[in-house]
Amino acid sequence: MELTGVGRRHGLRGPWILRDVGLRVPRGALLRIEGANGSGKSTLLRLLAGIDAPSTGRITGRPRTAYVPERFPAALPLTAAGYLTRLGRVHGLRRPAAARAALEWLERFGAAGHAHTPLSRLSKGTSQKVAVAQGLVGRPELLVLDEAWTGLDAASREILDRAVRERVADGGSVVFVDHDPRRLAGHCHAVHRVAEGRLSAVPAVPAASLPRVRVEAVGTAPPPGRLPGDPLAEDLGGGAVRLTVAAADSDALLRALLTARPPWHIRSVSAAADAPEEPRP
Ligand SMILES: Nc1ncnc2c1ncn2[C@@H]1O[C@H](COP(=O)(O)OP(=O)(O)OP(=O)(O)O)[C@@H](O)[C@H]1O
Repeated sequence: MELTGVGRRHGLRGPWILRDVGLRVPRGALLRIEGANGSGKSTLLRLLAGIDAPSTGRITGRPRTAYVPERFPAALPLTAAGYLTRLGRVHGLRRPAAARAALEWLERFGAAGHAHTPLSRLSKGTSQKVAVAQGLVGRPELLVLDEAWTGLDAASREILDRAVRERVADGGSVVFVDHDPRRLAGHCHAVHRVAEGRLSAVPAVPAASLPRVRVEAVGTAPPPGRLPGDPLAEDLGGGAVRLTVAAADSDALLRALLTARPPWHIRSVSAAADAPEEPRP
């Protein structure tokens, strides 16, 4: 998906909240949006989610999108499971698959006991779990999370971190705002900052100082095409290679190896303590 020259203001004469925003959201990218209170982060996320339209400029290549808003409107006359099943249906799942996915997500967040509770009677914390689950249940191609971790307990915050990384490893894109600067640090492919109505890329941390992962794998064919994260490859002989990649790309790399035909056998995965032997391009 790509935003080109996007601006947004409320009404015909309102002040511009965002101007001339250009942003590409590639497949399999995890993007963080940061900025001061009231700078326009939620405004940008609503445009990305397709909830609001740009006042000017254009958005092209919209994938199937799910959105977890800052505030969850829990006023629908549905149970938690009923609501999630509906959302799964919206994303193209057949009814039994949607019902199964709904229960799986409630279980994952430890809220299966509330499957049959009406949304209006859920506690704040459980409501937030349902709000997050509705974003995940349909395995969207683009997931937009506006402070989705706020209101979750520590265990659920970790479950959401893992779910985001799984979505990205699976080829989905995730764009998020969160007040915790450590949220998914080391996993983001890019960080953008909203300030004075403009969006700009935050200079990346030098690749060499990012945590890196070393994967040793054995296979019968050369590793498939261009591997995620463009790893540094060393031939270990006997069909084995050692691949060193940024930690942010390691899930996607493992997935590519495991789903190759024939699949690669993963011998070991470890943290690479030293800097890479070669500078990355
Ligand atoms: N419906 C609206 N009508 C008029 N102005 C609005 C509307 N929604 C948001 N704004 C204004 O747009 C600006 C940006 O708001 P936005 O919610 O996008 O900021 P934010 O960076 O997400 O803030 P926060 O970190 O506090 O959530 C603010 O000045 C806000 O008052």
